[in-house]
Amino acid sequence: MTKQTILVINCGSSSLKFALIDVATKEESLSGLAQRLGASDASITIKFNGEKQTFSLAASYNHQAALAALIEFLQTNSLTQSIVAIGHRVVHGGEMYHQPTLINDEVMAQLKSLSNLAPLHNPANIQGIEAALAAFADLPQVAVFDTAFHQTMPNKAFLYAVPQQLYKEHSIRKYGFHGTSHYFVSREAATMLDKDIEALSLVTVHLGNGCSLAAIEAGQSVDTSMGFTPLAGVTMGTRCGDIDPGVIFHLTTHCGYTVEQVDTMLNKESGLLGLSGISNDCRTLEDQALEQNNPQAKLALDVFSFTIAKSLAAMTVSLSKLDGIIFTGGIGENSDYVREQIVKQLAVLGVAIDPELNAQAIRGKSLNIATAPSPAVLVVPTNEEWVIANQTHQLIQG
Ligand SMILES: Nc1ncnc2c1ncn2[C@@H]1O[C@H](COP(=O)(O)OP(=O)(O)O)[C@@H](O)[C@H]1O
Ligand SMILES: CC(=O)OP(=O)(O)O
Ligand SMILES: [Mg+2]
Repeated sequence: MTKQTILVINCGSSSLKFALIDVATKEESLSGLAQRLGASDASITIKFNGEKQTFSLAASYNHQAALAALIEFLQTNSLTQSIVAIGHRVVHGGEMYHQPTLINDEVMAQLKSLSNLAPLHNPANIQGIEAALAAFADLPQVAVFDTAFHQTMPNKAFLYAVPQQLYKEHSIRKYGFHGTSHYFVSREAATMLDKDIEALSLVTVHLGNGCSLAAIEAGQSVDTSMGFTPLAGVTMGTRCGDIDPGVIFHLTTHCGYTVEQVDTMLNKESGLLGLSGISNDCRTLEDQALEQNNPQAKLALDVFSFTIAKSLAAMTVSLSKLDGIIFTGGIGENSDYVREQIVKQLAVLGVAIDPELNAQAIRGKSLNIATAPSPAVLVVPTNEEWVIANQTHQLIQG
């Protein structure tokens, strides 16, 4: 079988994930993560040939430095020759981009113009594309959008109740994000449940640094919790999620804050970090709440779980029935505590889980943790990189 290796670059809000995926064999020959570990520490971990290697990066972490280290590793290990294309995660596609798109100068200019719609993400995505264009000028580069999967939402779900001209003239509407993840785990769920995706009504719950839920009816996204930007919806690591827009007017008009200060506060200093005053990292907060009895950490996790449970119940309004709930993302895949806190607030929907199965569902294990007659509650590791590799490959094949 001919090798069809795609390099996938997923520049996130605070880390960079990457993978070399052969779409013909489904083999992931290399994968890894680059991230800032603390105020004075940053590293890149590369898993290659079954072995994990970690290299330090300059403490002033940025995606360019991480990508330079990745590209050097690929060159040193003679891995560049096999790559046929590069797939990039791009978070916001605006009204213009619904399908995987071959990147050229015009597309780059348009992507840059979308940066202010996803300030934590699109600028980072563009850094990844620019580094890859410089290193692999002759290879096709494809943008795969987080927003694409949610294009099937009906207008009652994506329109805001504001004057119509805001949608018509300024494209103000709900877009939704994490689309590749919601798509991937819903298909994995169909396989696990041994059902056709067309026959299923699901709520997917992606809980990572960014968190969003989607209502998926017959395989299509019909509602989602994020909005015009990835700031909306449930409580997140550093983002506030839904908030009365009146708070922004009040802070800027009466409390002396500039618009930029409020923007930074709501995107980078809120969520679990803002509420706890300790950390945006769920592991740290669980340790503080459960081992150290820290009330602020407990409160942050309570607000987090409550907003997710409420949003999950809201998602069911768009479904004809509820066959299953799927937890994914770093928190959804690993935190039995958060899953338990969410599910115990969903008794009215008949949702119940087995505590022992819940405790077993960690570190990449796919498991149905529900107890009959509850709808299925699945823990499914996401794989955004696999979806991006596949869609990139399909596009370059024509
Ligand atoms: N074992 C664990 N228990 C609880 N939370 C975890 C665990 N492992 C990872 N997480 C949390 O997952 C989150 C990061 O999720 P991830 O999906 O990797 O992020 P990103 O959105 O950047 O891709 C962090 O809040 C981290 O604390
Ligand atoms: C859209 C979004 O929130 O992405 P991430 O989870 O990577 O921050
Ligand atoms: Mg993520």
